[in-house]
Amino acid sequence: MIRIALAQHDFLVGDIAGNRRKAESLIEQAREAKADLILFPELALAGYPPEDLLLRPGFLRLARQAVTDLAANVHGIDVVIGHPWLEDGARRNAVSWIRDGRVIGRYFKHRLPNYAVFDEHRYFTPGSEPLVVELAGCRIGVVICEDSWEAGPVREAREAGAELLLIPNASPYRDDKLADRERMIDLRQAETGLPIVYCNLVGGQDELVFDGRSMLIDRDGTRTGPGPLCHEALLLADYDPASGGFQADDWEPAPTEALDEIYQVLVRGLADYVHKNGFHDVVFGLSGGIDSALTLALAVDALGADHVHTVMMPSRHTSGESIELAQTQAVDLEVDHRVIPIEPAYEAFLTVLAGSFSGVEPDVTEENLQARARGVIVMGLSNKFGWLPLVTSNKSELAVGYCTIYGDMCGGYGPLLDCLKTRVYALAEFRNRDKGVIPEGVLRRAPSAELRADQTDQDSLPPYEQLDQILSRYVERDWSISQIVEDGFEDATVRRVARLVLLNEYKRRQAPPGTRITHRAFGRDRRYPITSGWREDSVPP
Ligand SMILES: Nc1ncnc2c1ncn2[C@@H]1O[C@H](COP(=O)(O)OP(=O)(O)OC[C@H]2O[C@@H]([n+]3cccc(C(=O)O)c3)[C@H](O)[C@@H]2O)[C@@H](O)[C@H]1O
Ligand SMILES: Nc1ncnc2c1ncn2[C@@H]1O[C@H](COP(=O)(O)OP(=O)(O)OP(=O)(O)O)[C@@H](O)[C@H]1O
Ligand SMILES: NC(=O)CC[C@H](N)C(=O)O
Repeated sequence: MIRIALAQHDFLVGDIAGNRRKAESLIEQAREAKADLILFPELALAGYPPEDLLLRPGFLRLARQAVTDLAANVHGIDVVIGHPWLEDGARRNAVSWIRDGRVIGRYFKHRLPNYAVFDEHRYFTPGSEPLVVELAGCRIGVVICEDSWEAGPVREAREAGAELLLIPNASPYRDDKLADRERMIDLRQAETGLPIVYCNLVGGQDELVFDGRSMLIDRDGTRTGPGPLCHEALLLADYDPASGGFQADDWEPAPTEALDEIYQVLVRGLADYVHKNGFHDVVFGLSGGIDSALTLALAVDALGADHVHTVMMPSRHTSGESIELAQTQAVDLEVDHRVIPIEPAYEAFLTVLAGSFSGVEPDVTEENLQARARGVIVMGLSNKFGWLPLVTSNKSELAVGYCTIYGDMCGGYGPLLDCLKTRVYALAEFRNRDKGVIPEGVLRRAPSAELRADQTDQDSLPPYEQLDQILSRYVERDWSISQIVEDGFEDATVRRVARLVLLNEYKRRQAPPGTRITHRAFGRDRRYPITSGWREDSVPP
């Protein structure tokens, strides 16, 4: 029997010394749990993705020192740990196999992902040799994350004699990702007959959330797991080389409901962004609308009510209902809430601009001044008290530019930036199964920016059910206008939405980071030119 520990943990990007200390503590815990081997996630000593830190020679020197020092203290257990490695002028995404105070084998990742949010060809030279190490008479192979998404590297490990396969991963969350991972490891297992240990990273890193959910797969294809979602855990299992089967200790199961899963990912992404950047508290405008209401629920779940500050900033267009709904939710969730009217600030702006604006009709300019007055107030509270300002915008608004730059877009992090508006409603309904989290009135009322009299979002935009379906096809799946029209949407509406999406790239480029939950978030996943002569209408059907 071989007892294996999977260190499904969070490793802070760039904190090599801290990550080494954490690894040492986990190794100790694994040894106490009588493990023969502990497997860490991909690049654990550096954190993932280290991005251009990898271009700094000092970073690579520190990483090298950390592996050497860590290895010197390892006794009584085998350690398989990921780290960057510079050798013969080539930077590698490496895994070291450590035993009895020294490195007995090293593997360099073969397949470097360079799509979606990944950019590994910018940093690493691919490896080509398999690594197989014998432990208690069993030959164990290693491949790293993307290596297992293709047949080659796993087959080569098998051909090199592997009887069991370890896969350290840094696989970020997106919806339906678990099903893809399960399909992928089932396939590798079926192709090679190898039992597999799949250990994934946990934690938020800027836009990304690594969701853990590590797994085991027996020689006969039986899967154990997924392990816990977004939680750190030292997962233990006994592997029987004779049967090729695993017997896991009690693993906390992952949730099975999609909205539950997404909600927990959003909570983890927000908590880690705030804490890892040295903040404790957040502040944002609470308007009585759905976006800020869901943001409040998430913030309280992520940080605790004592660390959340909300501010209602009424103007002449703010309804009594908005003020009451914001107040009700803040009281229900026991957060610090204040009311700061923007009227004096708005009046002052109108006064100082009166000369310049004389003879010109009021338009969206005046609406934006209100949103900007709110942005200034939120930033003032942030500067004075050290609270991180949150942006409440959702993906639908950001797509079509229905948000004011330097106004309601002003802030440091956007938990909902990858959630289409219809998903915002679904998540709010989901969280509201515990009554009293979001007032029913917020869920029922028509969305409105309340920047002019009797305004609703639907005056300027198609209904969100329609808009989101178009955005999902155009932005998330790259469909053409004619494909979307053929799918039953009105030609003029689709053209207008596509035009707005293209036009508003500049706003998105200046938006803060926000938690990625789809395979095509704005940001790294979708890099369009701002300055561009491209018009979707010019494409022949
Ligand atoms: N290519 C480019 N590169 C860099 N900057 C560029 C630019 N094109 C325009 N700009 C700048 O951007 C400005 C226009 O953008 P901006 O000032 O935001 O203004 P704009 O997009 O014209 O208006 C904001 C819209 O968002 C709506 N809104 C606001 C607030 C909340 C909500 C809501 O319910 O969620 C909705 C509001 O009703 C209005 O329809 C231009 O005046 C110019 O300064
Ligand atoms: N009266 C207000 N008081 C405080 N913050 C506000 C106010 N109006 C707008 N904001 C801030 O600007 C953001 C964008 O406003 P907007 O009205 O578009 O969103 P919302 O009210 O959350 O949701 P909805 O789009 O459903 O109305 C709000 O989420 C909130 O953070
Ligand atoms: N770090 C990696 O190699 C990640 C790539 C992989 N396809 C995943 O997301 O799971």
